[in-house]
Amino acid sequence: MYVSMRQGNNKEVKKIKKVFALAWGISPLYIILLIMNSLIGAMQIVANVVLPKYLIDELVTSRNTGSLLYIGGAIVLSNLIFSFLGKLMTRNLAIQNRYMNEKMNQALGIKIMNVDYSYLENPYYLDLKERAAFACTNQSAVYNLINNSADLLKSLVTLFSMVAVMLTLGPVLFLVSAVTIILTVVVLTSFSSYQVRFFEKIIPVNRKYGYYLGLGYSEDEIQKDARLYGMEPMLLSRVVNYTNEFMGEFNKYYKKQGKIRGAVNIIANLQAALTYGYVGIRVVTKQFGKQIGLGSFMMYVNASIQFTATFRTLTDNIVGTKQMLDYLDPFLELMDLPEVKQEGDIPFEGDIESVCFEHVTFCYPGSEKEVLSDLSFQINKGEKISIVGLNGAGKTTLIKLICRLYHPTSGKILINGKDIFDYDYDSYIKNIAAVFQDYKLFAFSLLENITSKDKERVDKGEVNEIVKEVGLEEKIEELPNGLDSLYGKAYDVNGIELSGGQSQKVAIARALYKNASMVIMDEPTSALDPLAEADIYHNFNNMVSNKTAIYISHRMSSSVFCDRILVLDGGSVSDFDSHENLMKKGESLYCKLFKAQAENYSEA
Ligand SMILES: Nc1ncnc2c1ncn2[C@@H]1O[C@H](COP(=O)(O)OP(=O)(O)OP(=O)(O)O)[C@@H](O)[C@H]1O
Repeated sequence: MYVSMRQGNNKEVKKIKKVFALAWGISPLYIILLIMNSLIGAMQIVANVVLPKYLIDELVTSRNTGSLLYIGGAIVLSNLIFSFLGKLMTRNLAIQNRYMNEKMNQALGIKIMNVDYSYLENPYYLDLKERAAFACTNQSAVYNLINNSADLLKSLVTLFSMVAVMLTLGPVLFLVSAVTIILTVVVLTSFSSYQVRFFEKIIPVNRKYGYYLGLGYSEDEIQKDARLYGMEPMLLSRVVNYTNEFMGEFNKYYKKQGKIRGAVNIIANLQAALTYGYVGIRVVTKQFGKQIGLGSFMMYVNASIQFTATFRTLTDNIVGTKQMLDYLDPFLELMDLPEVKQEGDIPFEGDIESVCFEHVTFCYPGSEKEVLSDLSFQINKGEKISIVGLNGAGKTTLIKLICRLYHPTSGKILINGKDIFDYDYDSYIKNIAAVFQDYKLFAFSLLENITSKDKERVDKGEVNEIVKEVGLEEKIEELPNGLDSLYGKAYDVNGIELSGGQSQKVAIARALYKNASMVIMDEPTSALDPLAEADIYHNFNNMVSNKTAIYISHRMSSSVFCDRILVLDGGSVSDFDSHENLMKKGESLYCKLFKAQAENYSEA
């Protein structure tokens, strides 16, 4: 039991150290100011408990004017100095606090952007991410933890000073205070564990509630389908059910909180009564030890009251710190996840000469189903490859593996003869430009979307050339701000809306601008009209002439201009050959797919 408590405390101390190391890395000044602020606060409390004793003793004994002025002056001056320093610290800390909070949120965002991608499609880690963000933003857990720890320091210094003062009267006063404190701790700790369990229970409900409520608020993407299929009552009933669930839980929570506060108050009042009684007796009789004066009476009563108050603050600090550490568990677990860039250190030099799958098998994390089974094939520099197969055959998954979004479950992917995970991530990924089916554009200007750079660092001539190639020139000329137009209305009503096909062209332009030695297009023309599609494929051949290119498309006609077609069937390679050769194999899956689509066109 003792060992496990110690292990628990060690774990907590490690967590605190981790958060402080992060904070120190962001702003050492912040930590220094916090410590100084805590010490100044503690010193002021001690001065106000001890100094008045001398003033009262002087008043009830010799009443020497000089001494009175001297002691009174010391009290006023010490308070002035401490208050001035305290205010100075508070002002600087307010600025630093804000900075720290923003930086911690940024650290979380940066981590999420760099973490191994597989975590972002895994429900456990999605939940973890949600809980980490909730702790940082809703509960300001990092900020609270750091501030709680600083307050803890202030409370500890004050507390030890008060114990020292009380012990000068003997052990009784200290013992009375200590017993009441132990009772308070027991009561508060039981509530703190309940609080943690409560929030753990409420977070999953909050996620579901937030999702359904968010749907109601969201912009037109869901509104069309929601209206067309009359989804409002169903959405509303989910929101209402989750609200009721919430309210029920919070009701219990506040009832329990009320009872705990009541118990703590009763304990505090009992202690005050005992303190006044005991110290009063010491003033009027010698029965329990040396008789004391009025100044000492004031000092001991104040020390005892201050001791209890500080201890309550200290327990609040400890409970708060423990609570924040619990909330921060997901944040700390997330911050420890491996990053995609941590793997591999060989700089990738030159172009992609060959891509070789060696017995690659893949199951998504948490699933035992083989989405890709024992794939082996090679693609050579400059080849144009089409990947075809039925829905769910594993085409997109194969591309995700090449992009290092997942590790193969077994087997290897070699590029230029080396395992792709041996390469330094940044230099590797520079060689791959991919457009996924679910590509995303961002609320930046069109120019920034295409180049992923601030406009000052861009060669506009090159962008204009690509814009022309993908067939966006006319649209961009129409826009008052041209390439500088903001994409979407996420935060500005003057942002522009593009059609699905036009957006897809921007995504293709972005891939081409990257000028990587391998281009991968997953359903690149699904939203394009037939003329635009024909244009794009024609231009592709010009633009990617010397590059290796992989296309995934259900439009079988696009395979015709490719050198070879990789046919995936249920996660395995069923064929890898040219269009002509595959068409000669009348029974091949490719031939069936091609003919099935061609028939539709010939009948039309
Ligand atoms: N993140 C994921 N987690 C678990 N399973 C997944 C995930 N993504 C895809 N799958 C499963 O992997 C299989 C292959 O999916 P993939 O998207 O690679 O197929 P595809 O050939 O590209 O299909 P389509 O032609 O419909 O785009 C499917 O059965 C799908 O359900």
